[in-house]
Amino acid sequence: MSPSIELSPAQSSNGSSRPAAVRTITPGAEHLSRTMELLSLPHGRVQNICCIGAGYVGGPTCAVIANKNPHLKVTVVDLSQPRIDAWNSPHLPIYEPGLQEIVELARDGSADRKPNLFFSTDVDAAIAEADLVFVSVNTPTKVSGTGAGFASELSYVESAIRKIAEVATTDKIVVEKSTVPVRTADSMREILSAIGKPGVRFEVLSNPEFLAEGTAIPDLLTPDRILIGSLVNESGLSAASALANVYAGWVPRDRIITMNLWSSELAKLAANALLAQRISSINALSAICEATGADVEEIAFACGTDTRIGSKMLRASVGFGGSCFKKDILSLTYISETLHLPEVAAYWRSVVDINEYQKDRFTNRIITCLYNSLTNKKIAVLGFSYKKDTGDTRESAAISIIKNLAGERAKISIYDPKVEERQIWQDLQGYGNVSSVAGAGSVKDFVTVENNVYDACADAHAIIILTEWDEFSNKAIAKPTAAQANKPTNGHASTNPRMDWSRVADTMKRPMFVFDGRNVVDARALEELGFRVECIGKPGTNWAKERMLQAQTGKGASPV
Ligand SMILES: NC(=O)c1ccc[n+]([C@@H]2O[C@H](COP(=O)([O-])OP(=O)(O)OC[C@H]3O[C@@H](n4cnc5c(N)ncnc54)[C@H](O)[C@@H]3O)[C@@H](O)[C@H]2O)c1
Ligand SMILES: O=c1ccn([C@@H]2O[C@H](COP(=O)(O)OP(=O)(O)O[C@H]3O[C@H](CO)[C@@H](O)[C@H](O)[C@H]3O)[C@@H](O)[C@H]2O)c(=O)[nH]1
Repeated sequence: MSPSIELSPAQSSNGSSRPAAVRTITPGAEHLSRTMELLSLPHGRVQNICCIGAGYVGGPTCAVIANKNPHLKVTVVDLSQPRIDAWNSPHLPIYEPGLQEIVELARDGSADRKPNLFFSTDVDAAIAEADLVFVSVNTPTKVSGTGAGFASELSYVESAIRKIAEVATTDKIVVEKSTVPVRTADSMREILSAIGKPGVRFEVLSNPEFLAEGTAIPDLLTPDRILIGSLVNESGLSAASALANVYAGWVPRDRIITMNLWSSELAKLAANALLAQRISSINALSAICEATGADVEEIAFACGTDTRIGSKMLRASVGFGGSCFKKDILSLTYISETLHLPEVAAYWRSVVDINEYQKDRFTNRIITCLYNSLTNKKIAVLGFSYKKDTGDTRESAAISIIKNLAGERAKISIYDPKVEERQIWQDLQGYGNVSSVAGAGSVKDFVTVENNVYDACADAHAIIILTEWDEFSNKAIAKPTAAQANKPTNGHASTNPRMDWSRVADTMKRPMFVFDGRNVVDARALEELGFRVECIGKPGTNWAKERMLQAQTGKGASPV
């Protein structure tokens, strides 16, 4: 197949006319010759982009692409009218620091630039006029049929591909943006060639997205890498070159990496599996810390300073959440099983198992500390999103922990600065039958949602911190380092004021407990206010007291 788009030399950032330089991380002979080939190819200029799926990935990614490439027309389409209406309104459908400004500039234009970002439900029209189509639809875990609970649900991807094939009357580059099992591009190619109109050519690329929610805008503006997988033939390389040129609008060229399609598809699952594995590893260590008097933050620091290990993704927590880690590891587990690699499947599965264990372990610690009964005790849950700076609640640890607490017949009062109340009700209703777990008539009989932290905590026996929102912390605010101060700040965190812990203390039942599932509090400072504090991977209140005593007197109990 020859290149599926018009091939013309593009302008480099210094104005010269040469193809985008790309690099490979492992300069093996094949990659090197491939890179050279790409360099020597004239590469097409994409002019019109369509993105199918206006979600957490499609919306922000295309907003940045449009923002950085004012000459391109970018149309993001979705089947959901309310979602598209929200993208076209001042109230975007997702909360992401820095997103609003980026969307508004490209969508609404300004004195010196025309609008070039559009949101629409007219899927057919947007596909028809595009030269490049991103497929950025959801790929959740299958809930029924073969592979239920593990395999990726690919029906949304397939229906998007079928739509492209049906509608296209001109050549298209089709880009897998969704996270998919390795070799999905094979099925896509087969469908496109079986249904596509005679003479219309398609080239399928893999271009997985690595943004994390809460930091999506800085992640997109300064990515560690852009990965593009293609077939290693002339048309594949030419299409890869055309896509590389879109990213070259703002990404340094040596961060645009190309490789074969299957490596690119698998690299996405591998990256998430490795990241999640680090969290399960530190969480497994946190259990040992709690049992011995070691401090998991000290362990993470000690290990993270080894440059071979590195310090990121080593924060012990109540368990990882989000729409990706669990789903992608389960997908990898399923792929391993279908490849008859049961030991490999069991290895990756254990990452998810430890995560479930961590959530249950945390609940058990709460029950034990509250004298083995939560019945009718008010528990304030601070944080419902799966991490700070996002309103997303998918797979949030809060959902499972609240279900556990409900099973103990606690009265739960929830506060989150960004999650909408209707989302909380939806998540609690949708998670099995929480109300029957609690033995109550309705979820509203034992859960309340508050819009400020003080109402949530008033009369509570315990506060449970499940999301690391800055406003829950009482730690001194660290001065930014010179490097941080110079970093582009397009992704401002939310700036709600810190909560006043002494005001909260005045209104709580005695003894008052804090269970910090994110290690955001300075336990000693809270203990001075009379709280009993239990942090993940740290000695509990008694341990802390012993340590203080030890520090003051030089004596104290041995840690074991
Ligand atoms: N959320 C993240 O942070 C993240 C990061 C990297 C990769 N990913 C991956 O990106 C993909 C998308 O994730 P997301 O979080 O944006 O999902 P999402 O659920 O927020 O958005 C997907 C959108 O696709 C739409 N859609 C589904 N089928 C469609 C069709 N046939 N035509 C038009 N629209 C259709 C849905 O209505 C929905 O709005 C997933 O594969 C995910 O694993 C997600
Ligand atoms: O040290 C850490 C880091 C994270 N987390 C938790 O892990 C989950 C995931 O966090 P994070 O990875 O920051 O957010 P995601 O938005 O889920 O992003 C992940 O999943 C995306 C979807 O595939 C990928 O694109 C990103 O690269 C990958 O980081 C959250 O619950 C975090 O609170 C921890 O418990 N400890």
